[in-house]
Amino acid sequence: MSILKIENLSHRYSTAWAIRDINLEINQTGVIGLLGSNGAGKSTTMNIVCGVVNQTEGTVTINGYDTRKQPELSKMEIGFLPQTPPVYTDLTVDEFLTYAAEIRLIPKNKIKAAVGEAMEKCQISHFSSRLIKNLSGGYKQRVGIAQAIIHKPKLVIMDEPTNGLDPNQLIEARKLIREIAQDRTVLLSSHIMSEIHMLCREVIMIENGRIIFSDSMDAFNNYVQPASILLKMENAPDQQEILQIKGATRLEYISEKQYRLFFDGDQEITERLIKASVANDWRLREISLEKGQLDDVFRQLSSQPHS
Ligand SMILES: Nc1ncnc2c1ncn2[C@@H]1O[C@H](COP(=O)(O)OP(=O)(O)OP(=O)(O)O)[C@@H](O)[C@H]1O
Repeated sequence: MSILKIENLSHRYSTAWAIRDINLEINQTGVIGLLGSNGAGKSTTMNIVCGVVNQTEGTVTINGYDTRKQPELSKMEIGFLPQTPPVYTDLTVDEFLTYAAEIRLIPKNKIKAAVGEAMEKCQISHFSSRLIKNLSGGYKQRVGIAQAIIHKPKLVIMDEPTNGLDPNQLIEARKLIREIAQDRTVLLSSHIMSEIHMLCREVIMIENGRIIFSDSMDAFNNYVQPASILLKMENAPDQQEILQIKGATRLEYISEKQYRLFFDGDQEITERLIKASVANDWRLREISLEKGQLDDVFRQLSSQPHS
């Protein structure tokens, strides 16, 4: 049975359609990314899956339960971390998680253990009696994640969970999300391609309310053509010299030793660069292909239908 099945899902706010005819099926554990630019329809899809918004058309089933026909049963199988974590800042971590456990209908005699387990998993036990408003952004986020897993759901939905975190908090948050996804499915959204790259095994891309790509991260990498090459040279030549390499179209200066070279798509340019470096003693230290910006990728995928 699928953990999540979405069939012919469409939603209209007043007159405009926010999502159209979304179909997807998720059967495995791990982190799955929902990638799309602002306004693409990510939050609408997630809010419908979580039962926060009632869809205009289509069905969503979670572990076999229809979210419209069996809302209580389907909600038992799902945890949700909305874009703004639902934390009551005047409560302590312990009070808030106890409240979250109650509304998730965890039996009274099991609440203490459930709260303890969720705190331990999210490494916030040492802050159990601290008021949430006195926690850093990263720890507030952990409390948000703890409430999403307190009832041990099979599916956890996270709407842009790494948004607004500083670089250290980001690393910690990614680690926690990966851990949580070890024995369940985490569907998370982001408009940042590198974030999805780093975290996810599977990627679903949504644009203008429609799915334009759904496959593994490896397939995504093969599908999306690189657009530029990052070069680091100890003994960089004159820019014109690099631009003379066959296929080079434009060069962007990053630092004295680093350049971004745009090219016509022919990946053999990397070999030509290495040969030129050896012949001319450029002392090439790094050469890596880079994918295009999200907008370019969307344009590329939108014009090439992919099942
Ligand atoms: N409550 C609402 N009323 C009317 N239109 C809405 C509402 N919420 C979203 N929309 C519209 O629906 C479309 C999809 O929005 P949605 O928030 O689902 O996208 P998103 O991919 O999550 O974007 P973001 O990353 O900016 O949150 C957008 O055109 C948006 O303006």
